[in-house]
Amino acid sequence: MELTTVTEATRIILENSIDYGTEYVPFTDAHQRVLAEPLVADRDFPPFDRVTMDGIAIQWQSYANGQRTFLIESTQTAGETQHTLSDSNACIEVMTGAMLPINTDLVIRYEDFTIKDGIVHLNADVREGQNVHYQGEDRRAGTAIIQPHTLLGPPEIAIAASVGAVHVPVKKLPSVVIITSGDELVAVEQIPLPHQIRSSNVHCIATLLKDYRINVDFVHIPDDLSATQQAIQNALTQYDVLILCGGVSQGKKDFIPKALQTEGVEKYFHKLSQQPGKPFWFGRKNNNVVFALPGNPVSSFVCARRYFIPWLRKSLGIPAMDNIYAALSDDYVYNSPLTYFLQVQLFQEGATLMARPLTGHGSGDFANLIDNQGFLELPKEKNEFKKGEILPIWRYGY
Ligand SMILES: Nc1nc2c(c(=O)[nH]1)N[C@H]1C(S)=C(S)[C@@H](COP(=O)(O)OP(=O)(O)OC[C@H]3O[C@@H](n4cnc5c(N)ncnc54)[C@H](O)[C@@H]3O)O[C@H]1N2
Ligand code: MOO
Ligand SMILES: [Mg+2]
Repeated sequence: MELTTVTEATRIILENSIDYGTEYVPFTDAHQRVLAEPLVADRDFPPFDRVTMDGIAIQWQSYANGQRTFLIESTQTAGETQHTLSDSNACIEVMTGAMLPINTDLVIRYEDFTIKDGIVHLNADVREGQNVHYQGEDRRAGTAIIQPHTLLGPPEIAIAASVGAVHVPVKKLPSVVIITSGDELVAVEQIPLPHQIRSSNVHCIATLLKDYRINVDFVHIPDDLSATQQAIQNALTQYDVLILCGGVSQGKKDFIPKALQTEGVEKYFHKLSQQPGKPFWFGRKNNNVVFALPGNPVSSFVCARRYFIPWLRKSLGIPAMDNIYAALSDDYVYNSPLTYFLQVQLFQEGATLMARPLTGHGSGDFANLIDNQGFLELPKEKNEFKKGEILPIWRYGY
């Protein structure tokens, strides 16, 4: 059977991205959400001529005319209404964050003068307009400070707070269920019998999705065709996205492709020319998309990271692909006509991100992922990769 290529699978998956619309969330809960509409400045940034140093405010003209001593008229602190300098040869003490007083246009730091009997004596040179952060210098009221399709992080949350966006418009997230299958799997709390293992893959995938603020539900099904069909049928009515894990290969109890077919999910591809993750199945029924990932832990992780995350990013309106590259630290040979996701340790050599291969014991060896930070994508057209060759990298975390 002809295997679907990684390139073709990527195209199909991205073509099936879905826009879930917009919702409003409290700005304090908007971290890692995607902005749906521009966030507009309600005031200038900064909103007034802002003093940037503790000291005194004077008029440049008085200094230019030779004035070097200044009588202190008053003290303007942050949070006070604006003072006015009445004698243009005098000064007002000012604190960082205060409004620059009317009739003054520069600020001199305490370090640059002494005060004796209420009179300031300068001991440093002064520049026109120094130590003032001018109104509207950063951004003007009415302009979009943050554009739609921005992933909101700490600085963006500060902007939202500053413009009074108590609730921010963000892209809605799909509801996602992760369905595990396998009679060998037991819950994390249980002590497995000799022939059993704890279900772990799905927690890796669920954690990956948490980076995008998606909280998944979990469903477990036994290796039984009618139970599998029933679970898929229920999930299709309750969730936007189904991520299945396991049961997609050639085994006697690998019922997932059959059950998806009988429940009316159209198969877009099954089996890719890649390693690991070859038996990956992807399909759609109306607005439900279904990612049926191979059960081996490294395989399910590779597929979730390489295909589900780009699908999600495209659905949310942010760039789908990472487009990050690393250079191989050593020659590497992969003798198979498949795209290979090579586990690598990442390190920096000067300005270059380097990738050192550390393969482990195949796609069942998820402990090896602990020692690695990403998968290097080796295209299927080649078998020999030279030290220094630059290839796409899919990092696990940040
Ligand atoms: N004759 C063939 N056999 C296999 C092929 C093949 O092409 N021909 N492909 C192999 C590849 S590649 C993979 S990957 C696996 C995929 O298997 P399934 O998707 O059918 O997954 P299962 O059989 O259910 O499980 C495989 C493996 O993964 C473990 N697993 C499953 N779910 C979990 C979980 N939630 N947590 C932890 N571990 C899990 C499961 O116990 C098995 O060890 O098939 C190969 N076989
Ligand atoms: O590709 Mo399977 O995904 O090798 O273990
Ligand atoms: Mg199997």
